[in-house]
Amino acid sequence: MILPRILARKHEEVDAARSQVPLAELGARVADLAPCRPFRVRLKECAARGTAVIAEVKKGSPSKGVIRADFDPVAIAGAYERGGAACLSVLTDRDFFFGELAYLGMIRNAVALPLLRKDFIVDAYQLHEARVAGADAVLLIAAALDGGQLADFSYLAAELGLEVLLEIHDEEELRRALETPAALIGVNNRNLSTFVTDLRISERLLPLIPPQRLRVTESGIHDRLDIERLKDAGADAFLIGESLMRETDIEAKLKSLID
Ligand SMILES: O=C(O)c1ccccc1NCC(=O)[C@H](O)[C@H](O)COP(=O)(O)O
Repeated sequence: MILPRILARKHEEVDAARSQVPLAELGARVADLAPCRPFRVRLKECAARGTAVIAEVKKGSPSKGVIRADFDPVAIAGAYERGGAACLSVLTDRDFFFGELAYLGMIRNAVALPLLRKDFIVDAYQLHEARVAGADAVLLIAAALDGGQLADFSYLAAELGLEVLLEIHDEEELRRALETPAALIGVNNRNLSTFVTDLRISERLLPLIPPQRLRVTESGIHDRLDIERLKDAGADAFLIGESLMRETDIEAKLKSLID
């Protein structure tokens, strides 16, 4: 099972980071930061105009290994912006996804889009870290956190100015998600144990999410037909990584997905 391994590694990373930069020091840096870019508002605007895509900067994954060998995160982010992405998701996990926390700052300086820190949050420290590194939003994964942590991290994120995308994969996780104030709920079509993606997960769960919450569908989205199918199921926004990252012309592929 990959998720417990990833989470165990995250705790080690947090301990190491905290010994380098104590939480109090990180917290003091937050006070000097510019406000976050509005993630949910941007998704809503793009959804109202057509198709809101959260395009993911993803070099590789535990299931596929390296997906894009010629990986230039800033160039990819620029192509996503020109291609019409609503927001960007930036993988910052190093050991399993070949990401870097520093990509957030590099990309923030190069594009105007709101940025999601895509990682496995297990500790409040990582929320401060995300804000200081340049994120506007963070992913919280219901499969990785209990109800108390989901609520606590959601409130702390809001205090820091960060928005939350709360990810679920089944009805029990959705029940816990709806007990939090998360305005953005993501249905991950990927089973994190088997890695299998199945769009029927979104077709089953999206209609159960109240329309006041913005409904994001994540993973395994390849073409315009998938997007139409998921819109019919109630999706407001689409988080897409691999099918973009495998293209030579990322900008053209994104335009074809948006319409
Ligand atoms: O991508 C994986 O293999 C993976 C494995 C274990 C945990 C999470 C994983 N992916 C994270 C994601 O949720 C995706 O990067 C994201 O939804 C985009 O998915 P895709 O379009 O299928 O690359």
